[in-house]
Amino acid sequence: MRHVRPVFCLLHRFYFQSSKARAMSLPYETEKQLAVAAVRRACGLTSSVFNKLVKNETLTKNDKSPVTVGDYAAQAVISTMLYHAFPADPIVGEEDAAELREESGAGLRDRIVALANEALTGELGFGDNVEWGIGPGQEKTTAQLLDAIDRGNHPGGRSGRMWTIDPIDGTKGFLRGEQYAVCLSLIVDAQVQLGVIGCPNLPVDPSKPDSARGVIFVAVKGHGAEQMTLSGANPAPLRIPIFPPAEINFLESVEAAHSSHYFNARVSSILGITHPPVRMDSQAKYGCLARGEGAAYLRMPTVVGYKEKIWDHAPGVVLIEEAGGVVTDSRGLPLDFGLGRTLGGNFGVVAAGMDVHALVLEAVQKAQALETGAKAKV
Ligand SMILES: Nc1ncnc2c1ncn2[C@@H]1O[C@H](COP(=O)(O)O)[C@@H](O)[C@H]1OP(=O)(O)O
Ligand SMILES: [Mg+2]
Ligand SMILES: [Mg+2]
Ligand SMILES: [Mg+2]
Repeated sequence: MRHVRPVFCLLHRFYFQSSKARAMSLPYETEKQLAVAAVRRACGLTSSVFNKLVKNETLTKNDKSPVTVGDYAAQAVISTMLYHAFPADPIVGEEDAAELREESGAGLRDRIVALANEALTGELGFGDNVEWGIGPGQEKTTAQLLDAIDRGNHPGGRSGRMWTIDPIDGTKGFLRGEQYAVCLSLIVDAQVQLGVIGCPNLPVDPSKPDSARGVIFVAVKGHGAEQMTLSGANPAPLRIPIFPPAEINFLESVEAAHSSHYFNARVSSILGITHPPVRMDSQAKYGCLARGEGAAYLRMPTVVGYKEKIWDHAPGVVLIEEAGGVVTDSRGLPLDFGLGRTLGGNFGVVAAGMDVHALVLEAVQKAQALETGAKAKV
């Protein structure tokens, strides 16, 4: 056993050097390997939080702490790995460590530090690199991990490179033991170049809902979309299938407060859709759209003034575009990732394969016109 680690290190050095060579031919190859490795470690962490804290019902139903612990610790892990590989890259992350720095946050802080270090120091696997601050012996201090969480405070903007992190997307689904996603993207000059969505609870084979679970979706702009298992096995390219109009169905949020079920039902009736919607939490919806489990993802706001966050859509947009689809808002405008931390210039999200997108967008606009007309009459 004593010889295992040096051999591993040599293998990883060789792998990293050859990946550097490949990076010259494929854009963002190193970023892709790093992002997949970071999402994989964060998925392991969130699954372990669920098994330890939620499944065993060691906490009361309304106790938000499993989510909080998982969110913070997963962001700490991903941000630490990004910092080791690309120290100058800014990060737009959902969480910040302000609460954890307070005296009252000490208990939570200790659990987060323990969880993040457990994930960071796990054995190196295929594609991992010691230079990313991971592997046995690479524990971080509390201060380093809090700083890693807070590096997600970048305001976003139109120019330069930046990463987005949503450490647990679909927190309600996470708590129910249903779908949630660990989401990471790289944006350059407001264009999403790389998206990685880890879905620990999603069946690998959509035709076998009881089959093995745990999928990572990956897309690089101009270089396609794929899915693989959480361990990196069975990579398979993704292409959105053609849906005849009679076969169209919607993917939509489980939570009616996050996206209007009522509006989607109106659009369905305009299009004569008979199939019920597939309800699912998180950006797993984008992954399922990319592999043909639904024909369109429609997300219309339920409250005036809610601005979608860039980390909730950036990885999904590049995944759908690379799988041959289109993502716009309800006016047909591309999502604008250059306005800061939110998609402040957009209203709603419509994602689908090319033909279905055109049909759905037209129906969305009809439904909006009918709604506006009805309001004007009142
Ligand atoms: N009022 C809202 N409208 C739209 N999305 C929301 C709203 N409140 C929270 N969200 C976000 O919706 C996402 C989950 O969407 P879905 O229900 O489709 O899975 C989460 O990122 C969640 O943010 P947060 O993580 O801050 O709770
Ligand atoms: Mg989210
Ligand atoms: Mg989140
Ligand atoms: Mg949240």
